Amino acid sequence: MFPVTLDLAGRTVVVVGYGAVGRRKAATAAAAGAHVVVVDPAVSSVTGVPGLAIRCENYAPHQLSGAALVFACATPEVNARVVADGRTRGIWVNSATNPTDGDFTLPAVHAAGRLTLAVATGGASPALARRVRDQLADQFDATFEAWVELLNEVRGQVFVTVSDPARRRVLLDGFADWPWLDRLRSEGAEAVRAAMIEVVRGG
Ligand SMILES: C[C@@]1(CC(=O)O)c2cc3[nH]c(cc4nc(cc5[nH]c(cc(n2)[C@H]1CCC(=O)O)[C@@](C)(CC(=O)O)[C@@H]5CCC(=O)O)C(CC(=O)O)=C4CCC(=O)O)c(CCC(=O)O)c3CC(=O)O
Ligand SMILES: NC(=O)C1=CN([C@@H]2O[C@H](COP(=O)(O)OP(=O)(O)OC[C@H]3O[C@@H](n4cnc5c(N)ncnc54)[C@H](O)[C@@H]3O)[C@@H](O)[C@H]2O)C=CC1
Repeated sequence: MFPVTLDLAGRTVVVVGYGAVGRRKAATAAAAGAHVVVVDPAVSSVTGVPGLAIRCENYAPHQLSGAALVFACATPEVNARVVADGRTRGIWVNSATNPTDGDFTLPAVHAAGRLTLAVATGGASPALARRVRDQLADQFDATFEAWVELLNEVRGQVFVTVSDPARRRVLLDGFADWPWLDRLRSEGAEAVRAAMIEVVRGG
């Protein structure tokens, strides 16, 4: 396993098969800013997913050209062809049929603003990945999201005002510690922002 976070903005992602699984993968890729091309002979129009293009056709290899990633979400036979064609073209393919067929799998994800939790089981149990994600999600709520935003903002200030890398590291590590989250919950963002700036200026 080698988890990465991909920047798909402006990239083309091809989704072959637009059933329940294909719809989920297409929505995820579109939400990440990809230009999504759906290939499915049974689908002629899609509403509610901006930036999605449809090719109401049977799968054919030429449809992969220009793709950064491909999701094979049709029948097992079609998916096997998509994986083989992707390999030939050097394009990464996710196979919905079998965890070991494709080049990558998707984790269960929870996002709290810029914080991303991704849970994977190496294909052992997608349902468990989903449950672990759901169990953790409550802890990473709107206040946590606000903390991440604040850390991003204050980190920018630290880079501008503190030139010593060692002191920068101490400050940034300190702001990322749990007592600041507790303070954010009890005192609110304005007070905590002011307190952090005070620490940057003072110590
Ligand atoms: C290998 C992988 C490849 C991939 O698709 O990337 C894969 C493969 C398969 N999934 C199957 C079934 C189910 N998948 C889900 C749900 C999710 N599946 C996802 C990922 C992955 N699924 C990758 C591994 C991730 C890992 O565990 O490391 C999630 C996490 C992310 C996502 O898809 O976006 C998403 C949660 C979305 C969310 O809630 O956010 C549910 C539960 C549900 O729907 O509630 C079920 C039914 C219960 C069960 O089977 O566990 C089957 C059997 C199909 C059949 O029965 O024929 C296969 C094929 C096989 O196992 O052979
Ligand atoms: N990864 C995952 O989370 C899961 C994977 N699966 C597997 O994923 C696959 C898809 O599952 P579902 O979405 O539930 O199936 P589905 O039957 O709802 O959708 C499959 C789609 O593929 C299309 N299709 C068929 N032949 C095609 C072709 N030649 N070219 C392009 N599109 C074609 C069909 O028109 C249909 O819309 C199955 O192989 C299933 O075993 C199933 C459940 C979960």
